[in-house]
Amino acid sequence: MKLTEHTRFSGCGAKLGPGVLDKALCGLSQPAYPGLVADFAGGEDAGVFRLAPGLALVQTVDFFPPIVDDPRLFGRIAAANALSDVYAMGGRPVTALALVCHPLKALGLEPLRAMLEGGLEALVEAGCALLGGHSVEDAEPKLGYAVTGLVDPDRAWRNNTLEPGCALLLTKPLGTGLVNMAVRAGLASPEAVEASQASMATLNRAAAEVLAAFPVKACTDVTGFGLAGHAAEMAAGPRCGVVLHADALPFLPGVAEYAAMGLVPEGTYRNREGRGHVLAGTAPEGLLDLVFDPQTSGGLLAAVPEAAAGDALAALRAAGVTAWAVGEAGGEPGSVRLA
Ligand SMILES: Nc1ncnc2c1ncn2[C@@H]1O[C@H](COP(=O)(O)OP(=O)(O)OP(=O)(O)O)[C@@H](O)[C@H]1O
Ligand SMILES: [Mg+2]
Repeated sequence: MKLTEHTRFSGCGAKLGPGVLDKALCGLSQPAYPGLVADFAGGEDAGVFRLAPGLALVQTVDFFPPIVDDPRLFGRIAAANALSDVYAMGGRPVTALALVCHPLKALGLEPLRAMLEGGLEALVEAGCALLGGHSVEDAEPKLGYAVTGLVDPDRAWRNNTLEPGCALLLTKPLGTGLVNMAVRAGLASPEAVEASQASMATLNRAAAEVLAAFPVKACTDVTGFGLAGHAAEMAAGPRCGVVLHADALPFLPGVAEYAAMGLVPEGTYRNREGRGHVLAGTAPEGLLDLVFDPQTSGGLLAAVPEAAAGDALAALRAAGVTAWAVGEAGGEPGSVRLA
């Protein structure tokens, strides 16, 4: 029985759209706790809470329905995706809790065991201890992790602290949502499937560890809101917007073709509706479905000063991390331009 036959949405494509989330969260306010460094109000990848001088918790939770049929691979992807929010803050993951929704009657126990094994494999690779979890019976399978990391709060990478003069580096190719739609339609090439699965299963650990040696000015990971949606979070800072170089964007094999065939996930439309305005008409229609494609377990999008960008790219590649310069800081704050 195929895992993905039990779900309407896949991976990060299952998220509520950014517009809906804005409306749900706006107006929520809490006391200004002395230790609170970053919470949901800033739309950060993870929250940050200071415990002592130079030491803060970085906490995040992500869970979603299967994006692949192999349960072990799905577990690995779910863990890699959840860990990624800690890496995107410059943190080191230390503990995790599993969140499980499982249709026991339809699927039986074996796929759940395999999912949890795959997830644990990724956590071990991250040096992150699995402390426990919570599991409920549900109509659709879902798996994810709440991950806690540690970070120096003064050195945590924020997503809205972009400075002029920075280059933007991306550490994974784009298009996992489109490839998944092509898989569901039976039209994906083996080459596209293999590249997409390998990318989703890769931890952002090496990328984050290499980047930590460089003066990172802002960082996020590219996930459910797509490259343009997460670039919009980076452009939301006070100093400048984001310019993406359309010709430099790395795509998984076949995705332009899948987009042209209309194999576009629903999440893309939610992203375009919620964040399309930031592009202010600068993107050709054909490219919109690519830059708003929801990514599952996507790469880091990091801003480093132009002068350090070449060295950072070389260091990433030397560590076996795929990496591309995809844009720069520029334009009005709040704007994302495709040039
Ligand atoms: N129900 C909620 N209550 C409070 N904050 C929320 C809730 N849902 C999302 N958030 C916050 O909204 C922001 C955006 O959430 P989102 O899940 O899109 O971020 P992400 O985890 O970086 O992305 P992804 O899930 O695609 O990896 C984060 O700061 C998150 O903590
Ligand atoms: Mg999330």
